[in-house]
Amino acid sequence: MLEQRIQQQFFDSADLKYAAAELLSKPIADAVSALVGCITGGGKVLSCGNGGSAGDAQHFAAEFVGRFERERPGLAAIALTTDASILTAVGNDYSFEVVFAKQVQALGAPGDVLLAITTSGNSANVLAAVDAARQKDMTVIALTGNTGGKLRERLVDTDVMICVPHDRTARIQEVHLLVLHCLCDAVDLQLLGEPEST
Ligand SMILES: O=C(CO)[C@@H](O)[C@H](O)[C@H](O)[C@H](O)COP(=O)(O)O
Ligand SMILES: [Zn+2]
Repeated sequence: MLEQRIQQQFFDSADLKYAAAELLSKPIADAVSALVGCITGGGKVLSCGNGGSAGDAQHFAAEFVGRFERERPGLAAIALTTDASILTAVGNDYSFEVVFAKQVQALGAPGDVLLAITTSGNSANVLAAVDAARQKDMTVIALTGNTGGKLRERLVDTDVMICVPHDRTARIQEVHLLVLHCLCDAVDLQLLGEPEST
């Protein structure tokens, strides 16, 4: 019984990945163009999200700054979820709603990218970060689920929405991780060319 339930989670996750492959390949390719344009123009990526998505934001920044699968110079990315002093000071002195927005305001510059990760599309601090990115003339890449929530209404034509068509946070997050790896793989391909042996 329990094993059946576990197997069902694998099947559901795999089904969603199949469904998302066709739907998301175009927006993911658009996001790659935005990232490559940002990096080659001397910009940086700021990433944010809550809970599991905070982990995703850090995972992405680690693979940009460190490496993904191929050797290359580090690429500029900062996860806005990691500095406990900033998060507690801003959360305590202002509100939790602006913990990411304050950092975008301080660190963001025109041409930078905000990678905003929220499965509901409704987290207030992520929405505020998007508003702050807009003020800074940054491009937003939004990773969401469900319908894209309130975040969808905040995006403009030059932004990219990657919306996983599911209503369960865990399943959406599982696809988000795959999307992040697709982004890293494709950015490396654009910057370095085809690998010598594949
Ligand atoms: O990882 C999980 C659930 O799988 C949770 O930690 C989850 O990320 C948190 O509840 C977040 O606060 C959800 O925020 P969001 O994705 O709706 O923006
Ligand atoms: Zn989780």
